Amino acid sequence: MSRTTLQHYMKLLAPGTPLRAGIDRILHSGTGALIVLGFNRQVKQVSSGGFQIGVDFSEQALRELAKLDGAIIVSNDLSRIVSAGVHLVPPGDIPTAETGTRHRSADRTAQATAVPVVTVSASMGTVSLFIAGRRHVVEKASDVISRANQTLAAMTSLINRLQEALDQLNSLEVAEQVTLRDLVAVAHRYELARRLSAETEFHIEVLGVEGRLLKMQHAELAAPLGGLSTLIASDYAHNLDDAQEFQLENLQNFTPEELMNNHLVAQRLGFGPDAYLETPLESVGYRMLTTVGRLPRHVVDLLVPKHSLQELFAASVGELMRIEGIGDRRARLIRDALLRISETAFARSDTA
Ligand SMILES: Nc1ncnc2c1ncn2[C@@H]1O[C@H](COP(=O)(O)OP(=O)(O)OP(=O)(O)O)[C@@H](O)[C@H]1O
Repeated sequence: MSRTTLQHYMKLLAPGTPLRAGIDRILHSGTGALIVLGFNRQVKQVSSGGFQIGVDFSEQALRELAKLDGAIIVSNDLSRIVSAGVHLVPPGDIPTAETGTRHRSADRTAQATAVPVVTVSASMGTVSLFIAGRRHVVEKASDVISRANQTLAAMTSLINRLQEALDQLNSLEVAEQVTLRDLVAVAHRYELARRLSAETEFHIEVLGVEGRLLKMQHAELAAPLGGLSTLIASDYAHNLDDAQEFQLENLQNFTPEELMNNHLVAQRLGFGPDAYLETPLESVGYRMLTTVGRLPRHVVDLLVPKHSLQELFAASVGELMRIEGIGDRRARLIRDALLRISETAFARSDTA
């Protein structure tokens, strides 16, 4: 089962959806439920008895029909309730670690039919989603919010550390002193921040309408990550024989232990096994000119890679105007950008 399938169903079960509203009503009434989230030939095969209902899905209907002994079957798009009071008879030899009959039937039915099944436990007050032989607990919104807040706090500190590494990279790029070690430090922090950001996004999806505040906080926090990997690749890929090899995304399937190892990170970025971390690297300057200098991308494209940052620093407005596509206004824009860059870089080296 792919993560996207799980995400899809977790979203359908998020607070604010009709399905979740119906389930919450069932929970409040203290009864349980067994809900099959789709109808296909296999579901028909494992179904016995019950009543054909054929009504539009609503939280009230779900709650009322849950009073019947047996399972509720809904249509694939969850828009209709197909039947209720159904006895599910999946093959008894399908392995399951569940103990109660409701949960065993749910697990086996999900495996036999490839359709997810939700249980609402009357005895434990818990909601579970069974997909492809696995049980996923649908947590209370308050529990998810507290975990999402923890993830967000961890992400905040990592974004700060990433920003520190980027500030340092700014100074080093201006001084032409970047080494592979500096780039690895940025890549490592970027990947950790990206993971925490993805985890927070997952919590936000699971929270549905309850996740609005977190969504705004996350969007603000994650802003520095947007486009960063592309900019870094534009700046540093040319240091490799095969520029295509350099992608921060290559680190996505690294274990946390692998990510801690500078040599492994350097190797995954294309610098070969046992790369010398003090190897000097050259930056083209895309990131500096766009993020620190705040120059529009089309202007940056006119400058790099034909002119290094140092050449640009040394150029007068008149010399800048000799670059194709750069007129008086753009030349002054570039001078302002370079001023901003040097101020940022020197402010950093003063405090370092
Ligand atoms: N195969 C099945 N098909 C349809 N409904 C079932 C099936 N097995 C159990 N149920 C429903 O689950 C209800 C509770 O069963 P049971 O208490 O044994 O399960 P459980 O897994 O311990 O669930 P709970 O946590 O809600 O107590 C039954 O009364 C019945 O309505």
